[in-house]
Amino acid sequence: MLKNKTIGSTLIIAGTTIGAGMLALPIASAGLGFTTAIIVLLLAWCLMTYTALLMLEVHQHADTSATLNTLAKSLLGKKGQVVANFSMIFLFYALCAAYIAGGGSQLQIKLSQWFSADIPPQLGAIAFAIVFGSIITLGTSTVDKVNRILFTVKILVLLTMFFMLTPFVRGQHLLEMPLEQGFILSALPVIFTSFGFHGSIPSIVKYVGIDIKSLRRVMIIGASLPLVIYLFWQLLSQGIMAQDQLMASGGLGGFISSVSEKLNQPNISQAVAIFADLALATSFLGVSLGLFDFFSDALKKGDGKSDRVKTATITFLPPLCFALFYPQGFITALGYAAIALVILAVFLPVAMVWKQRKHRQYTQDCYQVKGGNLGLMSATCAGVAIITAQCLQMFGVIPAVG
Ligand SMILES: N[C@@H](Cc1ccccc1)C(=O)O
Repeated sequence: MLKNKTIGSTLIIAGTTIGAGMLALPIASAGLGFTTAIIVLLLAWCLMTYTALLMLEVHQHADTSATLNTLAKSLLGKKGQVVANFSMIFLFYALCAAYIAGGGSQLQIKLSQWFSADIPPQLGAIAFAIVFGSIITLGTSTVDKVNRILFTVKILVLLTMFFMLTPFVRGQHLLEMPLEQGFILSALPVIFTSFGFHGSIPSIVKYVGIDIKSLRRVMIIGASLPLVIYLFWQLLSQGIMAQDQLMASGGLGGFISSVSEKLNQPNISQAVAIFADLALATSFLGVSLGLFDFFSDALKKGDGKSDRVKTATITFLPPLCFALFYPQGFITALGYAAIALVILAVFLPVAMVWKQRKHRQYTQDCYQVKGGNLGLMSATCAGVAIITAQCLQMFGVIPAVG
Protein backbone atom coordinates (compact mmCIF):
# COMPACT_ATOMS: atom_id res chain seq x y z
CA MET A 1 0.00 0.00 0.00
CA LEU A 2 2.75 2.40 1.04
CA LYS A 3 4.72 1.47 -2.05
CA ASN A 4 1.72 2.32 -4.18
CA LYS A 5 1.39 5.67 -2.48
CA THR A 6 5.09 6.37 -2.93
CA ILE A 7 4.87 5.75 -6.66
CA GLY A 8 1.69 7.83 -6.91
CA SER A 9 3.30 10.69 -4.99
CA THR A 10 6.43 10.59 -7.13
CA LEU A 11 4.23 10.97 -10.19
CA ILE A 12 2.30 13.84 -8.62
CA ILE A 13 5.59 15.65 -7.98
CA ALA A 14 6.90 14.96 -11.49
CA GLY A 15 3.52 15.93 -12.98
CA THR A 16 3.41 19.24 -11.12
CA THR A 17 6.98 20.02 -12.11
CA ILE A 18 6.74 19.29 -15.83
CA GLY A 19 4.54 22.02 -17.21
CA ALA A 20 4.70 25.50 -18.57
CA GLY A 21 8.33 25.82 -17.52
CA MET A 22 9.34 23.03 -19.85
CA LEU A 23 7.74 24.80 -22.80
CA ALA A 24 9.57 27.98 -21.94
CA LEU A 25 12.96 26.26 -21.58
CA PRO A 26 14.00 26.21 -25.27
CA ILE A 27 13.19 29.90 -25.67
CA ALA A 28 14.60 30.99 -22.32
CA SER A 29 17.85 29.10 -22.79
CA ALA A 30 18.22 29.80 -26.51
CA GLY A 31 21.09 32.21 -26.01
CA LEU A 32 23.05 29.93 -23.70
CA GLY A 33 24.30 27.17 -25.95
CA PHE A 34 23.81 23.52 -25.06
CA THR A 35 26.61 22.94 -22.52
CA THR A 36 25.94 26.07 -20.48
CA ALA A 37 22.20 25.33 -20.49
CA ILE A 38 22.85 21.82 -19.16
CA ILE A 39 25.05 23.17 -16.35
CA VAL A 40 22.38 25.69 -15.31
CA LEU A 41 19.71 22.94 -15.42
CA LEU A 42 21.80 20.71 -13.16
CA LEU A 43 22.40 23.54 -10.69
CA ALA A 44 18.68 24.39 -10.55
CA TRP A 45 17.86 20.73 -9.99
CA CYS A 46 20.40 20.50 -7.12
CA LEU A 47 19.00 23.60 -5.48
CA MET A 48 15.37 22.49 -5.71
CA THR A 49 16.04 18.92 -4.54
CA TYR A 50 18.08 20.23 -1.62
CA THR A 51 15.35 22.61 -0.45
CA ALA A 52 12.68 19.90 -0.88
CA LEU A 53 14.72 17.74 1.52
CA LEU A 54 14.97 20.71 3.89
CA MET A 55 11.17 20.83 3.90
CA LEU A 56 11.13 17.16 4.97
CA GLU A 57 13.53 17.96 7.79
CA VAL A 58 11.00 20.54 8.98
CA HIS A 59 8.00 18.25 8.48
CA GLN A 60 9.52 15.40 10.55
CA HIS A 61 8.79 17.23 13.81
CA ALA A 62 5.37 18.56 12.86
CA ASP A 63 1.88 17.16 12.58
CA THR A 64 1.22 15.03 9.49
CA SER A 65 -1.39 17.50 8.30
CA ALA A 66 0.84 20.59 8.73
CA THR A 67 0.67 23.10 5.86
CA LEU A 68 3.18 25.73 4.88
CA ASN A 69 0.98 28.21 6.69
CA THR A 70 1.11 26.36 10.03
CA LEU A 71 4.79 25.42 9.72
CA ALA A 72 5.82 29.01 9.01
CA LYS A 73 3.69 30.24 11.89
CA SER A 74 5.10 27.82 14.44
CA LEU A 75 8.76 28.25 13.44
CA LEU A 76 8.92 31.84 12.23
CA GLY A 77 5.96 33.49 13.95
CA LYS A 78 3.23 35.72 12.55
CA LYS A 79 5.56 37.53 10.12
CA GLY A 80 6.76 34.26 8.65
CA GLN A 81 3.17 33.17 8.18
CA VAL A 82 2.27 36.38 6.34
CA VAL A 83 5.31 36.03 4.06
CA ALA A 84 4.45 32.38 3.35
CA ASN A 85 0.84 33.13 2.45
CA PHE A 86 1.69 36.18 0.40
CA SER A 87 4.31 34.37 -1.66
CA MET A 88 1.95 31.43 -2.17
CA ILE A 89 -0.78 33.70 -3.59
CA PHE A 90 1.67 35.63 -5.73
CA LEU A 91 3.27 32.46 -7.10
CA PHE A 92 -0.05 30.85 -7.98
CA TYR A 93 -1.41 34.03 -9.56
CA ALA A 94 1.74 34.47 -11.65
CA LEU A 95 1.65 30.84 -12.78
CA CYS A 96 -2.05 31.02 -13.67
CA ALA A 97 -1.36 34.23 -15.60
CA ALA A 98 1.37 32.41 -17.55
CA TYR A 99 -0.93 29.50 -18.33
CA ILE A 100 -3.78 31.74 -19.47
CA ALA A 101 -1.45 33.84 -21.66
CA GLY A 102 0.27 30.75 -23.13
CA GLY A 103 -2.88 28.63 -23.44
CA GLY A 104 -4.83 31.61 -24.77
CA SER A 105 -2.35 32.27 -27.55
CA GLN A 106 -2.38 28.58 -28.52
CA LEU A 107 -6.16 28.57 -28.57
CA GLN A 108 -6.30 31.78 -30.57
CA ILE A 109 -4.11 30.26 -33.29
CA LYS A 110 -6.48 27.28 -33.49
CA LEU A 111 -9.67 29.37 -33.43
CA SER A 112 -8.26 31.56 -36.22
CA GLN A 113 -7.54 28.46 -38.31
CA TRP A 114 -10.93 26.86 -37.67
CA PHE A 115 -12.95 29.96 -38.43
CA SER A 116 -10.50 31.32 -41.04
CA ALA A 117 -10.78 34.69 -39.33
CA ASP A 118 -8.42 37.05 -37.56
CA ILE A 119 -9.27 36.41 -33.92
CA PRO A 120 -7.57 38.65 -31.31
CA PRO A 121 -5.35 36.85 -28.75
CA GLN A 122 -7.49 38.25 -25.93
CA LEU A 123 -10.41 36.13 -27.07
CA GLY A 124 -8.25 33.03 -26.86
CA ALA A 125 -7.30 33.91 -23.26
CA ILE A 126 -10.93 34.46 -22.26
CA ALA A 127 -12.04 31.18 -23.86
CA PHE A 128 -9.16 29.26 -22.21
CA ALA A 129 -9.96 30.74 -18.77
CA ILE A 130 -13.69 29.98 -19.10
CA VAL A 131 -13.17 26.35 -20.17
CA PHE A 132 -10.69 25.48 -17.44
CA GLY A 133 -12.31 27.72 -14.83
CA SER A 134 -15.55 25.78 -15.31
CA ILE A 135 -13.81 22.44 -14.82
CA ILE A 136 -12.31 23.66 -11.53
CA THR A 137 -15.63 25.12 -10.40
CA LEU A 138 -17.32 21.75 -11.01
CA GLY A 139 -15.15 20.23 -8.27
CA THR A 140 -12.04 18.24 -7.45
CA SER A 141 -13.35 14.88 -8.65
CA THR A 142 -14.01 16.31 -12.11
CA VAL A 143 -10.51 17.78 -12.11
CA ASP A 144 -9.08 14.42 -11.07
CA LYS A 145 -10.84 12.59 -13.92
CA VAL A 146 -9.92 15.16 -16.57
CA ASN A 147 -6.37 15.31 -15.26
CA ARG A 148 -5.77 11.55 -15.34
CA ILE A 149 -6.79 11.37 -18.98
CA LEU A 150 -4.80 14.45 -19.98
CA PHE A 151 -1.71 13.35 -18.04
CA THR A 152 -1.63 9.90 -19.66
CA VAL A 153 -2.02 11.39 -23.11
CA LYS A 154 0.63 14.01 -22.28
CA ILE A 155 3.25 11.36 -21.48
CA LEU A 156 2.37 9.37 -24.62
CA VAL A 157 2.63 12.46 -26.80
CA LEU A 158 5.89 13.42 -25.11
CA LEU A 159 7.44 10.04 -25.95
CA THR A 160 6.15 10.20 -29.53
CA MET A 161 7.48 13.72 -29.92
CA PHE A 162 10.94 12.76 -28.61
CA PHE A 163 11.01 9.78 -30.92
CA MET A 164 10.06 11.84 -33.97
CA LEU A 165 12.42 14.73 -33.26
CA THR A 166 15.60 12.75 -32.51
CA PRO A 167 16.67 12.19 -36.17
CA PHE A 168 16.75 15.95 -36.73
CA VAL A 169 19.37 16.72 -34.06
CA ARG A 170 22.58 18.16 -35.53
CA GLY A 171 25.78 17.92 -33.54
CA GLN A 172 27.17 21.30 -34.64
CA HIS A 173 24.25 23.18 -33.03
CA LEU A 174 25.14 21.62 -29.70
CA LEU A 175 28.63 23.08 -29.72
CA GLU A 176 27.47 26.70 -29.73
CA MET A 177 28.60 28.95 -26.89
CA PRO A 178 26.56 31.59 -25.04
CA LEU A 179 25.76 34.49 -27.41
CA GLU A 180 26.20 36.97 -24.63
CA GLN A 181 27.08 36.34 -20.96
CA GLY A 182 24.01 38.33 -19.88
CA PHE A 183 21.76 35.60 -21.25
CA ILE A 184 22.93 33.22 -18.52
CA LEU A 185 21.51 35.53 -15.87
CA SER A 186 18.36 36.17 -17.93
CA ALA A 187 17.61 32.46 -18.21
CA LEU A 188 17.98 31.74 -14.47
CA PRO A 189 14.44 32.63 -13.29
CA VAL A 190 12.60 30.57 -15.91
CA ILE A 191 14.91 27.55 -15.57
CA PHE A 192 14.52 27.72 -11.79
CA THR A 193 10.70 27.94 -12.02
CA SER A 194 10.60 24.90 -14.29
CA PHE A 195 11.86 22.77 -11.36
CA GLY A 196 9.26 24.13 -8.93
CA PHE A 197 6.78 21.85 -7.15
CA HIS A 198 7.30 22.82 -3.53
CA GLY A 199 3.74 23.99 -2.89
CA SER A 200 2.70 20.32 -3.12
CA ILE A 201 5.09 18.96 -0.45
CA PRO A 202 2.66 19.33 2.51
CA SER A 203 -0.06 17.41 0.64
CA ILE A 204 2.38 14.61 -0.15
CA VAL A 205 3.53 14.41 3.49
CA LYS A 206 -0.09 14.18 4.55
CA TYR A 207 -0.77 11.46 1.99
CA VAL A 208 2.31 9.28 2.64
CA GLY A 209 2.62 9.99 6.38
CA ILE A 210 5.85 10.96 8.15
CA ASP A 211 8.05 8.22 6.79
CA ILE A 212 11.23 10.11 5.98
CA LYS A 213 12.85 7.27 4.05
CA SER A 214 9.94 6.97 1.60
CA LEU A 215 9.44 10.73 1.43
CA ARG A 216 13.10 11.28 0.58
CA ARG A 217 12.79 8.83 -2.25
CA VAL A 218 9.63 10.57 -3.49
CA MET A 219 11.35 13.99 -3.54
CA ILE A 220 14.59 12.80 -5.12
CA ILE A 221 13.01 10.65 -7.83
CA GLY A 222 10.11 13.10 -8.34
CA ALA A 223 12.60 15.91 -9.04
CA SER A 224 14.96 13.74 -11.09
CA LEU A 225 12.36 12.53 -13.62
CA PRO A 226 11.79 16.09 -14.84
CA LEU A 227 15.58 16.59 -14.96
CA VAL A 228 16.00 13.65 -17.34
CA ILE A 229 13.11 14.83 -19.51
CA TYR A 230 14.42 18.41 -19.57
CA LEU A 231 17.92 17.24 -20.55
CA PHE A 232 16.47 15.37 -23.51
CA TRP A 233 14.22 18.28 -24.40
CA GLN A 234 17.19 20.61 -24.37
CA LEU A 235 19.15 18.24 -26.58
CA LEU A 236 16.30 18.13 -29.08
CA SER A 237 15.33 21.78 -29.16
CA GLN A 238 18.89 23.11 -29.26
CA GLY A 239 20.08 20.32 -31.53
CA ILE A 240 17.43 20.98 -34.15
CA MET A 241 17.68 24.74 -34.38
CA ALA A 242 20.62 27.10 -34.34
CA GLN A 243 20.70 29.62 -31.48
CA ASP A 244 19.75 32.59 -33.62
CA GLN A 245 16.74 30.75 -35.05
CA LEU A 246 15.59 29.79 -31.56
CA MET A 247 16.12 33.34 -30.32
CA ALA A 248 14.11 34.76 -33.19
CA SER A 249 11.09 32.53 -32.55
CA GLY A 250 9.69 34.75 -29.79
CA GLY A 251 7.07 33.19 -27.55
CA LEU A 252 5.54 29.77 -27.44
CA GLY A 253 3.53 29.94 -30.66
CA GLY A 254 6.60 31.28 -32.48
CA PHE A 255 8.72 28.39 -31.23
CA ILE A 256 6.21 25.82 -32.43
CA SER A 257 5.91 27.42 -35.85
CA SER A 258 9.72 27.64 -36.19
CA VAL A 259 9.92 23.90 -35.47
CA SER A 260 7.37 23.15 -38.17
CA GLU A 261 9.00 25.53 -40.66
CA LYS A 262 12.41 24.07 -40.04
CA LEU A 263 11.40 20.44 -40.28
CA ASN A 264 8.66 20.82 -42.84
CA GLN A 265 6.90 17.85 -41.28
CA PRO A 266 3.30 18.63 -40.33
CA ASN A 267 3.01 15.52 -38.13
CA ILE A 268 5.88 16.54 -35.90
CA SER A 269 4.78 20.10 -35.42
CA GLN A 270 1.32 18.75 -34.66
CA ALA A 271 2.82 16.53 -31.96
CA VAL A 272 4.77 19.45 -30.46
CA ALA A 273 1.66 21.64 -30.47
CA ILE A 274 -0.49 18.93 -28.85
CA PHE A 275 2.17 18.35 -26.20
CA ALA A 276 2.31 22.08 -25.47
CA ASP A 277 -1.48 22.21 -25.06
CA LEU A 278 -1.52 19.22 -22.75
CA ALA A 279 1.39 20.48 -20.65
CA LEU A 280 -0.35 23.82 -20.18
CA ALA A 281 -3.69 22.19 -19.42
CA THR A 282 -2.40 19.75 -16.79
CA SER A 283 -0.27 22.29 -14.94
CA PHE A 284 -3.07 24.83 -15.11
CA LEU A 285 -5.51 22.36 -13.56
CA GLY A 286 -3.10 21.46 -10.74
CA VAL A 287 -2.05 24.99 -9.90
CA SER A 288 -5.46 26.64 -10.18
CA LEU A 289 -7.04 23.89 -8.07
CA GLY A 290 -4.48 24.68 -5.37
CA LEU A 291 -5.25 28.39 -5.59
CA PHE A 292 -9.01 27.78 -5.61
CA ASP A 293 -8.84 25.61 -2.48
CA PHE A 294 -6.54 28.10 -0.80
CA PHE A 295 -9.04 30.95 -1.32
CA SER A 296 -12.03 28.85 -0.44
CA ASP A 297 -10.31 27.94 2.86
CA ALA A 298 -8.95 31.42 3.60
CA LEU A 299 -12.23 33.20 2.84
CA LYS A 300 -14.26 30.47 4.54
CA LYS A 301 -16.37 29.93 1.43
CA GLY A 302 -18.61 26.88 1.39
CA ASP A 303 -19.07 24.27 -1.30
CA GLY A 304 -22.42 25.63 -2.59
CA LYS A 305 -22.77 26.66 -6.20
CA SER A 306 -22.78 30.43 -5.69
CA ASP A 307 -19.84 30.24 -3.26
CA ARG A 308 -17.81 28.23 -5.76
CA VAL A 309 -18.55 30.74 -8.51
CA LYS A 310 -17.41 33.58 -6.22
CA THR A 311 -14.19 31.74 -5.35
CA ALA A 312 -13.64 31.01 -9.04
CA THR A 313 -13.95 34.72 -9.82
CA ILE A 314 -11.28 35.61 -7.26
CA THR A 315 -9.08 32.81 -8.56
CA PHE A 316 -9.30 33.45 -12.29
CA LEU A 317 -10.11 37.12 -12.82
CA PRO A 318 -6.76 38.70 -11.83
CA PRO A 319 -4.60 36.32 -13.94
CA LEU A 320 -7.05 36.72 -16.83
CA CYS A 321 -6.66 40.50 -16.63
CA PHE A 322 -2.87 40.09 -16.85
CA ALA A 323 -3.27 37.89 -19.92
CA LEU A 324 -5.60 40.43 -21.53
CA PHE A 325 -3.09 43.23 -21.09
CA TYR A 326 -0.06 41.11 -21.94
CA PRO A 327 -1.22 38.50 -24.44
CA GLN A 328 2.44 37.67 -25.14
CA GLY A 329 3.23 37.52 -21.42
CA PHE A 330 3.76 33.77 -21.05
CA ILE A 331 7.48 33.88 -20.26
CA THR A 332 7.29 37.24 -18.47
CA ALA A 333 4.76 35.80 -16.02
CA LEU A 334 6.94 32.74 -15.40
CA GLY A 335 9.81 35.10 -14.56
CA TYR A 336 7.64 36.88 -11.99
CA ALA A 337 6.64 33.52 -10.57
CA ALA A 338 10.34 32.89 -9.91
CA ILE A 339 10.50 35.72 -7.36
CA ALA A 340 7.70 34.23 -5.26
CA LEU A 341 9.06 30.73 -5.76
CA VAL A 342 12.48 31.75 -4.39
CA ILE A 343 10.76 32.96 -1.22
CA LEU A 344 8.55 29.89 -0.94
CA ALA A 345 10.95 27.17 -2.00
CA VAL A 346 14.32 28.55 -0.91
CA PHE A 347 14.19 31.30 1.72
CA LEU A 348 11.38 29.82 3.83
CA PRO A 349 12.77 26.24 4.01
CA VAL A 350 16.25 27.59 4.80
CA ALA A 351 14.92 29.92 7.51
CA MET A 352 12.75 27.22 9.06
CA VAL A 353 15.52 24.61 9.13
CA TRP A 354 17.99 27.11 10.51
CA LYS A 355 15.59 28.02 13.33
CA GLN A 356 14.80 24.39 14.02
CA ARG A 357 18.45 23.31 14.13
CA LYS A 358 19.17 26.13 16.55
CA HIS A 359 16.34 25.42 18.96
CA ARG A 360 15.85 21.71 18.83
CA GLN A 361 18.05 18.87 20.01
CA TYR A 362 18.64 16.52 17.09
CA THR A 363 18.86 12.94 18.34
CA GLN A 364 20.55 10.08 16.49
CA ASP A 365 17.48 9.10 14.51
CA CYS A 366 16.45 12.62 13.51
CA TYR A 367 16.80 13.43 9.83
CA GLN A 368 19.24 16.20 9.00
CA VAL A 369 20.05 17.18 5.44
CA LYS A 370 23.80 17.12 4.71
CA GLY A 371 25.68 20.32 3.96
CA GLY A 372 25.38 22.17 7.27
CA ASN A 373 25.48 25.95 7.32
CA LEU A 374 27.44 26.07 4.09
CA GLY A 375 24.56 24.36 2.30
CA LEU A 376 22.03 26.79 3.76
CA MET A 377 24.22 29.76 2.82
CA SER A 378 24.79 28.56 -0.73
CA ALA A 379 21.05 28.03 -1.26
CA THR A 380 20.35 31.54 0.04
CA CYS A 381 22.96 33.05 -2.30
CA ALA A 382 21.47 31.17 -5.26
CA GLY A 383 18.03 32.53 -4.32
CA VAL A 384 19.38 36.09 -4.15
CA ALA A 385 21.01 35.62 -7.58
CA ILE A 386 17.71 34.49 -9.14
CA ILE A 387 15.73 37.40 -7.71
CA THR A 388 18.47 39.82 -8.80
CA ALA A 389 18.42 38.36 -12.31
CA GLN A 390 14.66 38.85 -12.56
CA CYS A 391 14.84 42.44 -11.25
CA LEU A 392 17.68 43.32 -13.65
CA GLN A 393 15.51 42.04 -16.49
CA MET A 394 12.50 44.00 -15.31
CA PHE A 395 14.56 47.20 -15.31
CA GLY A 396 16.07 46.40 -18.69
CA VAL A 397 19.67 46.11 -17.45
CA ILE A 398 20.10 42.65 -18.94
CA PRO A 399 18.29 41.31 -22.02
CA ALA A 400 14.85 39.84 -21.31
CA VAL A 401 14.03 36.38 -22.59
CA GLY A 402 10.87 35.46 -24.50
N1 LIG B 1 7.34 23.74 -12.46
C1 LIG B 1 6.07 24.22 -12.89
C2 LIG B 1 5.70 25.51 -12.23
C3 LIG B 1 5.43 25.39 -10.77
C4 LIG B 1 6.22 26.05 -9.85
C5 LIG B 1 5.97 25.95 -8.49
C6 LIG B 1 4.91 25.19 -8.04
C7 LIG B 1 4.09 24.54 -8.97
C8 LIG B 1 4.36 24.65 -10.31
C9 LIG B 1 6.06 24.41 -14.39
O1 LIG B 1 7.05 24.26 -15.03
O2 LIG B 1 5.06 24.70 -14.96
